[in-house]
Amino acid sequence: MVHPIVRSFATSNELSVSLANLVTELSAKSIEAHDRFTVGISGGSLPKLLGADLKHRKDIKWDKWEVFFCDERIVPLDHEDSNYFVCKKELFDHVPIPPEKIHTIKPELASENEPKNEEATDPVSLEYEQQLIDVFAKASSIKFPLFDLLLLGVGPDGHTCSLFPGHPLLDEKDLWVVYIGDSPKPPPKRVTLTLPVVNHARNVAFVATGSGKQDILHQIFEDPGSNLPSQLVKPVNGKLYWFLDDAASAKLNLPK
Ligand SMILES: O=C(O)[C@H](O)[C@@H](O)[C@H](O)[C@H](O)COP(=O)(O)O
Repeated sequence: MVHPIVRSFATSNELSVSLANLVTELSAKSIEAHDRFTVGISGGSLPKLLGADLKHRKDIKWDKWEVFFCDERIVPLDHEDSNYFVCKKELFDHVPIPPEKIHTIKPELASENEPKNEEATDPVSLEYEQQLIDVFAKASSIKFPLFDLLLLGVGPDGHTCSLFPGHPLLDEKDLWVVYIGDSPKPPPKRVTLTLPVVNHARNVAFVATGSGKQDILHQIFEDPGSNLPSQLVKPVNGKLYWFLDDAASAKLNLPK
């Protein structure tokens, strides 16, 4: 049973400082343990909350980072909908992560004829999965990559990454990266890490702010049987964190 470490902050600035503290700590520990820090970043509001304080940190060995995206929209990398584009603006442009260590999708591989969702594969997701294999499985064959940290958001419907309530992709047990062509959250075409990959991470941190997340957080924490994608995130051996602001956590019974 995973017991999440839940922290709620009066302001998003305080959340960003605490999140940057955790990232700094995990980066140092990971680099000390295995000479790199492998991290996956989600889109939405997360990149801004992540970068706000982290981009000023000087005590991080950025050249040891390997950055992936927990999900990514299949749009050009300079498009405002691209998670890479947003992360570049909020973090990558401010810190010296070697460009070759920031692993982006290749949207140009997107095929005209869209694969049927049940195939759950397409050129973009297959190529991105190969990038993960190159980084994580070069030495030995492994069933799933062990990310040092995955940074997740949560949608008002309880989705995370691009894994949405009731979607067949929630049942994927083997692939590391899959394609979704009917994302209820626009844009519709995306690639996403699968639940087994998320649940094999050493650390998973959800970040959620704003009163618009009150109800879904109440359901996630108070109604465990809802089977929401965010509730299916139960790291096998890893730690689970929730970084919230008080506006989002208002309906939770958190110890004061
Ligand atoms: O690419 C994406 O759309 C995100 O990865 C997505 O999963 C996001 O994390 C949630 O939708 C929450 O987004 P907000 O934090 O902006 O509400």
